[in-house]
This record gives sequence, structure tokens and C-alpha cells, in this order.
Amino acid sequence: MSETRKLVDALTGDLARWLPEQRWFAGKDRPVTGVRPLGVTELVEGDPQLLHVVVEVTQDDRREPYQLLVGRRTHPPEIASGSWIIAGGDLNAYEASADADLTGVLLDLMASEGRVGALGFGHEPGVELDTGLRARPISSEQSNTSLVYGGQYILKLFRKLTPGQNKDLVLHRALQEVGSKHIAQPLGSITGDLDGEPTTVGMLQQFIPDAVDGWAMATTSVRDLMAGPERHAEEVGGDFAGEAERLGRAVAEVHADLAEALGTEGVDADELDRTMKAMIARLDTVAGRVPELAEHAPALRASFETLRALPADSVSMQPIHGDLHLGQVLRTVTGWLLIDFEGEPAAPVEERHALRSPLRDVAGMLRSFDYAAQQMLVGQPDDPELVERAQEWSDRNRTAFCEGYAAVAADPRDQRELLRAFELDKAIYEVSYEHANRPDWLGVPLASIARIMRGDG
Ligand SMILES: Nc1ncnc2c1ncn2[C@@H]1O[C@H](COP(=O)(O)OP(=O)(O)O)[C@@H](O)[C@H]1O
Ligand SMILES: O=P(O)(O)O[C@H]1O[C@H](CO)[C@@H](O[C@H]2O[C@H](CO)[C@@H](O)[C@H](O)[C@H]2O)[C@H](O)[C@H]1O
Repeated sequence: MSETRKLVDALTGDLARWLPEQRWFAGKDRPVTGVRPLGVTELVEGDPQLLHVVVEVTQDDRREPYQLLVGRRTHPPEIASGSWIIAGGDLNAYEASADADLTGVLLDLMASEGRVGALGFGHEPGVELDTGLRARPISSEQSNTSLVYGGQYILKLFRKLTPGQNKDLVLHRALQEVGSKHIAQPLGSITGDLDGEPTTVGMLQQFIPDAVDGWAMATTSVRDLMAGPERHAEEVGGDFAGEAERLGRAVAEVHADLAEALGTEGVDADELDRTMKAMIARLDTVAGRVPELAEHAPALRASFETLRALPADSVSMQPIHGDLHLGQVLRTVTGWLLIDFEGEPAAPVEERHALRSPLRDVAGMLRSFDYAAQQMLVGQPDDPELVERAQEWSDRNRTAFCEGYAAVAADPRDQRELLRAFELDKAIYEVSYEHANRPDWLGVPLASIARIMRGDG
């Protein structure tokens, strides 16, 4: 048996333990019952060695492919303890995305449009890439793993793979084509093979070094307010409402760009019915898993059912971002950029690619303003002054965002019932997300659901 084969066999055993410890692993809600290799490509030969590995992870009846970079060397560099998959012995192996001596090859292969085994590397038409740059992984906790090359490029390695072209790449290319001002330019990609289908495993983009994400800015503003709760949101130095308004405009412009690039579709009554049923199905699934949601389920179901009465022609469908929140927007020196057009990490691929109402993105941002304010109350939920300030901050910034959006497109608040239903649907998704990933924050979406149902949100 070859060395590599032996390693891969050993790895699959250890991965069942290691994978659930990774932030990006999407299946934390149930135990891993099996791991089997689907493909192994040797990107750097010898010692050190870099392997690109795709494994299929089984969890009960669910089977999902994940991508890994595996490094091996006799004299390993400083490796964070959590990155060791097999520590010590002949078969030492670590997750290699932080090993800058090894990851440079990915950029160099994209620059030269190389192919290694099942992996094809390419750059976008007309783009010339600098080579020989060292990469560092970005430290934030994310669904995928991103490497920054020399402060110039950012390469996102998708962790959970879905067959076909990744929606993030498809929408970035479409937006680039129509000259959207609100994206980081797509520069290259890496394509693998999944069940015989060419599949995006990586996307390279322009890196914006001085960008700050919306979540960091918004929570700084909330913190300012909470530090002196005797003052109101509009009186503190860190007021965010101007930015929220500009962000609303940017999101509306991206929606218009997506519609121009990829078209829109009207909706019939059947479609509205399907939307409602999908919301109820998600509610039932999440309420079955999270007991705290169950008490709201009957009222939520009744609320979704009222969508039936809406005129179908009030909705238009188009490609949308699909998981828009303050962590998915970057403030640069010139304005707001939207990133990460993959859609909800847990949604099935067909659903992510489907045309949807742009109001879903608006609802996602509204939820996020609420989150930014309410997460400050985790651990001190009963201080009436702080509760009032949090609500005030959220209301002020949600309004500013909608006003910005309405300056470019139809006012989302004119479709109050639909917007409310999308917000509730998103909050139900968040209950499931927090339950699996950040149980301490479960109260944030639950409190929002209670507030919206009371008519206070
Ligand atoms: N083009 C970019 N320039 C600068 N930073 C970026 C860029 N794209 C992404 N980032 C940073 O990387 C983080 C992860 O990117 P994202 O696309 O959201 O990955 P994930 O799919 O893992 O959530 C973002 O929160 C942001 O801080
Ligand atoms: O950015 P991702 O694609 O990984 O999105 C997932 O993780 C998000 C958290 O990092 C999660 O967003 C939720 O928490 C945010 C604050 O951390 C908040 O701004 C969002 O409104 C809230 O939905 C997102 O739902 C999930 O898909």
C-alpha cells in the first residue's frame, strides 16, 4: 500500500473525531457515523507534502462532501493544537491551510491555469495574478476557510461542497459583468470533481485591506450607546444610522444589478403557497429540535398561513444574496461591499440557487440590526434601561436601512406582511443555527420572535 493511501485510510478514522471540533463543520447537530475518501490529489510532493482531500461524511442518513488541505512533514512548523488530525508517529497529518510554505502553490496554479489530477485552476478572463505570495488564513470564525495572499487576494476554500458551480462564484461573475460597485472583483477559481460533475472548490477575489465589516461597526456603535445609557442613539458619537442608510442603498443597488444581469420573474399563487409551506416545514423541523421554539409554533404557523391572502403579483423573484447580515458587508473607504453570496449554509443547493424575493435579504439585514443590539444583553437581559436602549438602536437603524433601500427601489415597508413573514422565517433559521453553534445566543432570535409576534418588533 502506498504511503499516501495508508495515510488517507488512517485519516478517515481520525476525522470522525476531528471534524465536529471545526467551526466550519456544518453537521454539529448529530454524530459523525462514517468518513470515506472521495478524492485525494497530491499538490506538493515529498517532505513537506500537501494533499487536497475530499471526504464524504456520513451522519445517519445524511452524506455530505467536505474539502480539506492536509499537510505532512518530518519537521512540522508551529501547528495550532486544534489543527492536528493525526499527531505524532509516522503518519502525522495536520490541516494545512495555515501552513504558508505549502498554500502558495494554490495561487501559483491559478495564475498559470494549471491542472493537477482532478483539480483545475484558473483565473478570470483578462486577469493577471502575481505569484510567489505567502498566505495567511483569516482568523474570524466562518463557514469556510479563507486565505489572504500578500494583502492582495483572498482565496475562499469552500468546506462543505455542493456539486456544480458555487453560487458565490456565479453571482460574483454576473455582478462583475454588469459593473456592480458593491462587490470585490472575482479573480480566479479552483474546480474539482464531485460525482463526475465539475464543482467549484475555491474562489479568489480582490482583498480589500482596509475594509471593516458591518458587524464590527454596528456593535461598536451599540457599545458606545450602552456605555452611557442616559443618552439616546442619535446623541452618541458612534451613531450608525448614516451608515445603515448607505447600506440600504447599496443592497438595493445590488438587487438591481442582479436583476439586470440575471433577470427577474413574476410570481403566481402556487409559488406563494410553496413559499408559505416551506416556512411552515422549516418551523416544524426546528421546533421539533429546539423545545424553546415549540411554544411559539402554533402562532407562527397561523401567521405564515395568512400569506395565502396576499395578491401573488405583489412579489417578484430574482437571484438574491440569500444570507445577508452585517457580517456579510464590508465598509471600504468608498462605500459598502457585499460578500459571500452562497446563501444559507444549511439550505439545500437547489434552494440556494432558486430565484427568491429580494425582501428576504432586506429581512436578513433587519434581523441583523436586531442581533447587533440584542446580543449586548446576553448575560444581562433584565436591565430595563439597557433593554430600552437596545430596542431604540435597533429601531433607528432598521428604519434608516429601509429608507436607504427605498431611495433606490420600492420601499420594503410597503409589503409589511411579507417582510414580517420573511423576518420570522429568518429568525427560525437563526434559532436552529444558534442551537447548533452558539447555544448561549439562542435567546437572541427567540426573544425577537416573541417581540415580533407581540407586535413590538
Ligand atoms: N474581498 C475581501 N476583502 C477583505 N476581507 C474580506 C473579503 N472577503 C471576505 N473578507 C473577510 O473574510 C471573512 C469571511 O468571508 P466570507 O465570504 O463571509 O466567508 P464564509 O463563507 O467563510 O463565511 C469576512 O467576514 C471578511 O471579514
Ligand atoms: O456568515 P455565515 O455564512 O457563516 O452565516 C452563518 O453564521 C452567522 C454568524 O456568524 C449567522 O448570523 C447570525 O449571527 C450574526 C451575528 O453573529 C447576525 O448578524 C445575523 O443576523 C444572524 O443571522 C448566519 O445566520 C449563519 O448563516
